Amino acid sequence: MLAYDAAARKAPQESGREPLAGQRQAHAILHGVTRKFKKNGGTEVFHALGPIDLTLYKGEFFSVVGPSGCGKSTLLDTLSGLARPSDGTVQFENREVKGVPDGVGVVFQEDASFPWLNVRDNISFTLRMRGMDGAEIKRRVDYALAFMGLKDFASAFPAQLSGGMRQRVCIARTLVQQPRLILLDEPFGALDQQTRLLMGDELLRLWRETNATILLITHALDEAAMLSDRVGVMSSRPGLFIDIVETGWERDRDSRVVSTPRFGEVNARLWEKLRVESLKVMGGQHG
Ligand SMILES: Nc1ncnc2c1ncn2[C@@H]1O[C@H](COP(=O)(O)OP(=O)(O)OP(=O)(O)O)[C@@H](O)[C@H]1O
Repeated sequence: MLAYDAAARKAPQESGREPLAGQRQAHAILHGVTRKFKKNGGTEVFHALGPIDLTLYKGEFFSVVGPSGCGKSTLLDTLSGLARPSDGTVQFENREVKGVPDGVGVVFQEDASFPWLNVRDNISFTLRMRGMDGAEIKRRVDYALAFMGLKDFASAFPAQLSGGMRQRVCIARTLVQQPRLILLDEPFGALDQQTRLLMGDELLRLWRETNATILLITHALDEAAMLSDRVGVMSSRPGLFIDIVETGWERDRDSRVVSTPRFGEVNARLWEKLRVESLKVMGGQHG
């Protein structure tokens, strides 16, 4: 039996009721969400994001692309509950988000492993902090180690691992929390192209196995086009969604979709929109 417990992933209000085939069920909803910052602590307001209206559907893989500085990370912080919106509301499983909710896991770009802990202790860290029963921690960590191909590295320290392996540790640390919504901010940004493609396949496997909803922020259009059910393209700041592209991939896909004509079409459409927005940002820098 898999250690990733299907029952634990269900939202309480959904227990015993599966959505009808083909019917999309809202999992997280952003309604009129903006983020505004005070500039240099003064009175001038810096409008970073929105207003954003977006529904993430249960079990989908949604990616966000957009020009540098358009507010992608700000969007993720707001959706995860790490930060509150300036206006609007965020809902997860029909409840307003007012802090990181149980059931939401975040993976960041930077290598967030603890250098002084070995791989097993890195992965179990959050569960131990929560005071979870030791046997349950062991069960979950053993599963995550096997799932992420880290079994032989349980006693290794992060400095002894490659960048890709360290990022697997960070994903495993999120996985053991059995999140129903996984938010990833440029998780493969620091990796070379081949490793990125293979990590993309790992992420697809994790997505299928866990049935989690995934929101991925990425700079790489090909990564978004290959992995996602839908890709949201954001405008230059303040970031808004200017296009949402449905890829039409089967659930059982992998990185080999990159050699299909459809992949080329999706990529071209994303670039058409993103090019215009990126030029605006570059123009702003030069003007
Ligand atoms: N806490 C903050 N205080 C002030 N400004 C902020 C804060 N957080 C983000 N910003 C600003 O909001 C804008 C959006 O930042 P954000 O990091 O969300 O963009 P991004 O799209 O993720 O950028 P990149 O693609 O370069 O990673 C930026 O101009 C940033 O400087």
